[in-house]
Amino acid sequence: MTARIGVVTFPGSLDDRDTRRAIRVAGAEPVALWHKDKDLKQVDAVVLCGGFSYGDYLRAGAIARFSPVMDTVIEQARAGLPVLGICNGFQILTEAHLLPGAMLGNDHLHFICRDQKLRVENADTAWTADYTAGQEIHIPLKNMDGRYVADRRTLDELEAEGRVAFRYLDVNPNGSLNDIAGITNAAGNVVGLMPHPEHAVEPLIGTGRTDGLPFFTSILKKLVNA
Ligand SMILES: NC(=O)CC[C@H](N)C(=O)O
Repeated sequence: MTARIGVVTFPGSLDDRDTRRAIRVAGAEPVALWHKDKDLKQVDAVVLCGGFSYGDYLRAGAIARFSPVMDTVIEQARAGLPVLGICNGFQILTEAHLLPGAMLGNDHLHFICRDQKLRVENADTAWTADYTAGQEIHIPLKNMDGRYVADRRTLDELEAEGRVAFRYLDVNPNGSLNDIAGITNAAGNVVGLMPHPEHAVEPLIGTGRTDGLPFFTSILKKLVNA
């Protein structure tokens, strides 16, 4: 039996199809979840994908965080359910307080779309075990509100506990503090990042690289071996 990984679609989600495909390419079974679902259909993990949920009104992720599906996601994530938030999904995870800090507008005030170099800082989470710490990868980045901020104490805590999972390399594309591209919770089951691994899982499309695939193979191995 393979792992079943849910992908939540909110009104305004963009990357739900690509995320479901990435899950399938890795060998797991994607399960479509709707923002009004309270029941997670017994999935083994959940991905909150990229896009403009609720049009990014108020603040990116601020309305999605109150969707019916998020009540269950928050409750189960706190109990250990693996949850990955990509871009808008990362924004939703900070708004839901499953991850600390907040996402603000890019410091240059423009939408950015580029292939971004990152360093994997933490390969001990549910979603990063197939990388090695220190590995450099390229995956696409595309957002308006990608500037990660947190108060000094939170930043010091994240750094001290090795909870910065990914850091921007070469350029900091949005003014994120400490060049932070992604973080994990203390337990390592909840991970969020701004760049998009689901767009880099097949050599024939996108960057031509498959640097994003280990997210999905990491979680599959963890669930199948559990
Ligand atoms: N690619 C995305 O998920 C976009 C995220 C978000 N709505 C932003 O522009 O910041």
